[in-house]
Amino acid sequence: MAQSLMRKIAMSNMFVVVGLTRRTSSRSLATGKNLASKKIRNELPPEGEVTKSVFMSQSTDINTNLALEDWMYRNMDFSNHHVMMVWRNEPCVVIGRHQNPWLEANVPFLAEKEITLARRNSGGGTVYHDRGNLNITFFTPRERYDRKYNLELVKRALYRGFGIKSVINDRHDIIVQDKYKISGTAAKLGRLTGYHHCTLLVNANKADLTKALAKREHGIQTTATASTPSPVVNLADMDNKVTVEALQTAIGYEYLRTPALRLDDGGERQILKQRGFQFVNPTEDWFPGLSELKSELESWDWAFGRTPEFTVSRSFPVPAELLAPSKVYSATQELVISMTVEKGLIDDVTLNIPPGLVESGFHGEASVITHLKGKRFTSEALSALEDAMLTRHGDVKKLDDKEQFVAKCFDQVVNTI
Ligand SMILES: Nc1ncnc2c1ncn2[C@@H]1O[C@H](COP(=O)(O)OC(=O)CCCC[C@@H]2CCSS2)[C@@H](O)[C@H]1O
Repeated sequence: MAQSLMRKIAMSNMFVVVGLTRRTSSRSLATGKNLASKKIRNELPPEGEVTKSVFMSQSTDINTNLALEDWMYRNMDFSNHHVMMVWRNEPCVVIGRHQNPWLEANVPFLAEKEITLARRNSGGGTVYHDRGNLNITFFTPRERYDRKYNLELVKRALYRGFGIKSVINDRHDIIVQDKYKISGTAAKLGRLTGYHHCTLLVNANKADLTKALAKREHGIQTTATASTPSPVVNLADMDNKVTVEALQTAIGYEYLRTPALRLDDGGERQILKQRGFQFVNPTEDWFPGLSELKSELESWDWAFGRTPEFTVSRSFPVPAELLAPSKVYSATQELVISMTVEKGLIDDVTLNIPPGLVESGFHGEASVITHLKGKRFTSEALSALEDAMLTRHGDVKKLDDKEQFVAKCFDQVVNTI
């Protein structure tokens, strides 16, 4: 009953977006883009009027939607036009701006299942999306940026629309039944504008979510941001009346009915003029410069090449009989092979050789000149390292020659790349 009323209100306000409020600050000039598209009419609200809109992206392509968010962030002025965008995607994994995809996602699984890996502009951790996951973006001027305020709105919509009780924790996750995460948050805050976006798990494929984010111990040393895994639940598993459509209507309605704070009203809340729900078609025609933003997001240089520098290492215990017999070594000797990856490309490969292993007597770290320098660090590189880790003592015992041992270990790491 409450839902059908909401739907009626939402539907009556629904129309195709015909104009967007353009940012007139120096920032839009700085982008150098021609924003004077005939199709995007400069519909600034009349003096003193503030409008509110719920944009519904018509794309389900992650990089198109991330490009649309970025376009709006760069080009629009949200001082008098409050905008919340709802959107969803075909299966994809979205990593934070400063993350390492090799640490956060099961990249071979993504390739096998044709799940896109995307890097977003906001910070934070890695999440899985599919059509059963709703994304919401709240755009605001910097001074009105307030994650808690937005999440409280989502929380109210969950309760009012479906009777679902939830809690917002101090990481700004939304939690139900004391421990299950249904929403993760991230944000981008610029000089003039900010956006806060969050996910909502409605009926996503949980098995794929788990497999796509499955982590293995890779022995990677890095300063990249690490995600915070949590147990998750789909809202539809709590109440089968929750669908993505019903939820987006409930949240959209809650957004439109919530009086927002004007910047110049000394804190007095005002009822704003509602523009209602608006379909947004993210194409170059409507958003000049969008295709370029999208191509950048889709590129290998962005998704993989922006990975903060990291080093992958593997250790091989050296069988005692391969070490010089006359010497007594205090601890187990290990041969360590390390690979440094910079901007997604293999930079340096080093061998750390324990004393007594090579005939010349050399020990310590040696940089190895290989055909690998400058090559992309790939799934194959990672598998090679993983296979190498499986090398057991027994496998190398058969080798009677020390140099062969080094060669074999080295081969396992690099020759399949
Ligand atoms: N879709 C989705 N929603 C909620 N929680 C998820 C989801 N997918 C995975 N997870 C769980 O969250 C952790 C990561 O939590 P962590 O807190 O590290 O990261 C986040 O929450 C980031 C949220 C980004 C939101 C953006 C909004 C639009 S584009 S993406 C992961 O290991 C899983 O346990």
